[in-house]
Amino acid sequence: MQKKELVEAQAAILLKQLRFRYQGATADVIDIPDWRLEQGEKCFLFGASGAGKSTLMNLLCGVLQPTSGEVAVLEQTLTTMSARQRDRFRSRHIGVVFQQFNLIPYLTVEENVRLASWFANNAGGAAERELTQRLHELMDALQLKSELLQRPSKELSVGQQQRVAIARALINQPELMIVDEPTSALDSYARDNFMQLLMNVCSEHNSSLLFVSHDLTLQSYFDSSVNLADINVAGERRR
Ligand SMILES: Nc1ncnc2c1ncn2[C@@H]1O[C@H](COP(=O)(O)OP(=O)(O)OP(=O)(O)O)[C@@H](O)[C@H]1O
Repeated sequence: MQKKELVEAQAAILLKQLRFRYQGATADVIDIPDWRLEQGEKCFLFGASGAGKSTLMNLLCGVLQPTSGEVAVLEQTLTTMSARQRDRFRSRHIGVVFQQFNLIPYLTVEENVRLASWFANNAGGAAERELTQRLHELMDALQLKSELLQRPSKELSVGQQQRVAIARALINQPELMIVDEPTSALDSYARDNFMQLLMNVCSEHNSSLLFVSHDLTLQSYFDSSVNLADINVAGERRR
């Protein structure tokens, strides 16, 4: 038997008995007994407002710590890492786009995007040239004019800020992209362009993608789709 057959396929995300309750709350928001995302899989996650989607995103990125249970990303258990190790792991391996973009308002667009690379220790030498090229390619693909690079991000429109947040998430070519409701401020033309770009980049790098949205029309871009209520038994109890 070949070695490959002996090794279980690697999971991009693996959740086991994952529970989360906000401090002072009387019930869990998240209670997921078992769920996995395969490496290379592009998954669309949807659910009603308040179902716990953003909470789950924050648990997957290591921004929130579970009340109990395990979160593993790319076969690394986030729950046993120190806060510093989690930050380092996230910056190197996970591209995150939050609903609120989290750009630093007084830094320019270029500085915001380069900061992600700096955090991941990717700067210097040939990598610097490659980085500049990738930055321009991303700006182009996301239809952001290059003159915007030197503008403080606070001077950009909401749609432009959203695309900068996406460029920042993609700059390190992460193995896993976690994207929370990113298309809501884009018009349909820009949205289709963005979806195509995201799918192309993820396929090129065999990146896994977990994409959270209310916009069910986007489902057709994905390999799989999951209603959070179907995997989250905390949600089941509340229904
Ligand atoms: N910081 C917090 N402290 C206490 N409760 C919170 C906090 N953040 C969210 N919640 C509660 O947790 C539940 C899930 O919220 P969450 O934001 O994860 O839902 P969501 O599915 O992302 O919603 P939406 O689609 O509206 O963004 C809600 O009942 C919300 O009120």
